[in-house]
Amino acid sequence: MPKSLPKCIEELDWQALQATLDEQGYAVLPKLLLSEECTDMMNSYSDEERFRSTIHMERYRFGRGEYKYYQAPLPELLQQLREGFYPELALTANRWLTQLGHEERYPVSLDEYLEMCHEQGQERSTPLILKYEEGGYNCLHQDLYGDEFFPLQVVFVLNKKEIDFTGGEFLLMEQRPRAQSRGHVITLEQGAGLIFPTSHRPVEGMRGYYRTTLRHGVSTITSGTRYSLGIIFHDAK
Ligand SMILES: O=C(O)CCC(=O)C(=O)O
Ligand SMILES: [Fe+2]
Repeated sequence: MPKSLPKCIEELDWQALQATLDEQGYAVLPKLLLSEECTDMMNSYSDEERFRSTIHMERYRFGRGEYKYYQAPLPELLQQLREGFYPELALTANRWLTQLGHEERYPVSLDEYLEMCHEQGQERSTPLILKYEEGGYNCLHQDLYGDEFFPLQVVFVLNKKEIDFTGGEFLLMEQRPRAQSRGHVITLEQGAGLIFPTSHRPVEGMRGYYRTTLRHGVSTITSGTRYSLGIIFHDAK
């Protein structure tokens, strides 16, 4: 019997992940989703009743491809991912606030955090599934849906690079104050995830911490179809 997803998340080497997040701002996770779970998620892409809205990216000049926001209550797997990652990432988020000279403000559980979002009128669920065909891409962006946002998010790639698609690398661009930007290209195996900053992160400098600005996107899919699953913790207006 394979271990449950919440157990797998709990048993990740969080000490090492926290250190990696502090050092480079993002952390690649091992394969957490079974291939069958990835296939099920991709197969349910056409179940319209699961989703609250579909976005055609070209229409908004967001890129080329489409994505769908899940309707609450979320499918169990997504709920487990969102709930399972939140507590450790709230520790990261609070530590980052402290490093930048702010008060800690993220509660210990996802439920409490979502209550904060809802009180500010952000009530619509944000976890999403994305689909890009050959020629598809996702422009560099930030997933902000109101004043309240959680500073980290997680993404999983659902199909196999080099088999189901080529190209389609995850891109992370870090803009440093008064300096040139730095880019990261991150390749994810099927079912593996990536934790990355939503908009900013602290970087240790000569005189304490300073703040960089991050944007993420996806490079052009050169063949095949790429699906991904985005776990955003704040809800939307
Ligand atoms: O398709 C991807 O890997 C990126 C998706 C994305 O923009 C997100 O998860 O916020
Ligand atoms: Fe995004």
